[in-house]
Amino acid sequence: MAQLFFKYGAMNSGKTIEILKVAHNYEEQNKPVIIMTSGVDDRAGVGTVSSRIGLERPAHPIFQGDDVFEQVKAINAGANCVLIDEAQFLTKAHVFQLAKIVDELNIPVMAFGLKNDFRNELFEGSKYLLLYADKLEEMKTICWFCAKKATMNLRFHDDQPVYEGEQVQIGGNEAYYPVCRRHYYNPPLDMLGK
Ligand SMILES: Nc1ncnc2c1ncn2[C@@H]1O[C@H](COP(=O)(O)OP(=O)(O)O)[C@@H](O)[C@H]1O
Ligand SMILES: Cc1cn([C@H]2C[C@H](O)[C@@H](COP(=O)(O)O)O2)c(=O)[nH]c1=O
Repeated sequence: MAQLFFKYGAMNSGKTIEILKVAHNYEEQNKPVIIMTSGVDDRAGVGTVSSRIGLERPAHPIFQGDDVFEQVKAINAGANCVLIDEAQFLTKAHVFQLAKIVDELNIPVMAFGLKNDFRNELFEGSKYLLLYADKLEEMKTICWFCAKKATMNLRFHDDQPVYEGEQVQIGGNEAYYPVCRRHYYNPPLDMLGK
């Protein structure tokens, strides 16, 4: 029986590289997969999954009003797996459609994304994936300032940490740091030269 997976982790925890690895493992056995990503994140261009380690691949973009169930049926209803990056930006409806892919098409869906935003609130996609996924898995990385696990994402603006603002602001290492709880509230700015 197929399952819906939500693999969540702070920024830089290797989510995209894991997608590329899983896709490679299926494809080298001639088992096709579908790679998708939110159309909201355009860092590497809309419809691209791109890891900091330098690897990237085209992906089917998912936009606000899209029906992901119908998209997957149209692309390849016999795919072995659906891999989704930036799942935090999905809507509640998208998450229900992912569950339908699993339950009606019997295709495993692995969604990768952030759990919490820079204010430490859940994203919509993450909230419903936490509620509807069959399996949850934490992807781990270390705090920018110590050796603890990073569970939060700290946003910077003009060299200062920010805790309020619009939830969505696309960016990478120039704007966000993965941090532990202690350093989320008290980041040692001298360690950044800020
Ligand atoms: N030059 C490198 N050599 C080895 N690992 C690297 C390199 N650059 C980045 N990485 C690893 O890639 C991971 C970030 O991967 P990425 O897929 O971009 O993460 P995420 O999608 O979670 O933000 C980090 O764990 C980092 O250790
Ligand atoms: C914390 C946080 C992140 N974002 C954006 C920033 C990036 O574009 C993505 C996450 O990228 P990842 O490295 O692939 O995990 O999400 C945001 O818009 N709002 C936030 O609070």
